[in-house]
Amino acid sequence: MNPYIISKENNGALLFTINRPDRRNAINYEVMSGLEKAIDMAAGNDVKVFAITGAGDQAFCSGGDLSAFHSLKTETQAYGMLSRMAGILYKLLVLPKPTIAILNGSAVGGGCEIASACDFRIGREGMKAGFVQGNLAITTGWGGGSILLEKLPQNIAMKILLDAKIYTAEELRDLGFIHHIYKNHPIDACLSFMSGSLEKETTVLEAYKTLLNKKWRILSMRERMEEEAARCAVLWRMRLTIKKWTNS
Ligand SMILES: CC[C@H](C(=O)O)C(=O)SCCNC(=O)CCNC(=O)[C@H](O)C(C)(C)COP(=O)(O)OP(=O)(O)OC[C@H]1O[C@@H](n2cnc3c(N)ncnc32)[C@H](O)[C@@H]1OP(=O)(O)O
Repeated sequence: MNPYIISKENNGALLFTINRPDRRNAINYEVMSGLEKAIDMAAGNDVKVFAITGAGDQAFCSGGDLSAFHSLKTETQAYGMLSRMAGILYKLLVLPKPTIAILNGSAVGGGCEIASACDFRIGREGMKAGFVQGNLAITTGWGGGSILLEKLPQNIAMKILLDAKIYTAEELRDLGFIHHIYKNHPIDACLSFMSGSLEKETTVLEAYKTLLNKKWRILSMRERMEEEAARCAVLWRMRLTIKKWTNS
């Protein structure tokens, strides 16, 4: 089974589907490569909207593949993975096209970080999501914490990160993390939510995203996301030490 699917929807939408439903669409290095490829394709003139979703109806994305990344023992090894994904999420953040995460199911940990890097987030009725990293004695490590602190009011973003809770779709909408709750087919819901963008000239879409990207540059988002990855790598290593001592 291909770990990801890249497909062109009608009238200019490009869809990236994480296709590992048996792993709750966890991110491994193959999925990272696919996402890099899809983001490059989305920059093309024939694409107006870039959407990300997960296969199946259980999960959008369960974050990093813990079985694949379990072998990362040193700070340097962890940083290599974390900084690669932080770089991908920065490219997603500054893609000069409107982007949307279709939360077709649960989104936890890095899954929430991927969703945060998109301009918009819509969630299926009944889905849940949470930045659970704090429960694992680490922080966000793909830049999603830095992004959340800019996209939501600072106190709300900090509460979400510090509590590391799982929220319902309604709670996520009230917090401002998701912008719409849908009932029907995810692609129909996405095309309906993004219909305004899909009707515009690509030049208009690129121009508005360029305005937003100026803000990200002024806020030094690339450097902040990199520092987040480096800090998470330190905690990743410390966590392994704690686990060794506590045999937890
Ligand atoms: C790498 C760092 C990164 C970062 O933020 O920087 C992170 O993402 S850290 C956070 C990593 N993710 C997690 O801790 C989430 C772990 N998974 C879950 O909490 C649940 O699986 C959930 C809520 C996503 C879905 O729960 P559900 O009950 O629907 O499914 P199961 O738990 O029974 O899982 C089914 C099946 O999938 C495997 N699985 C789930 N998540 C992962 C994962 N992240 N990596 C690898 N494999 C995952 C799980 O082991 C089950 O496999 P099975 O062989 O059927 O037992």
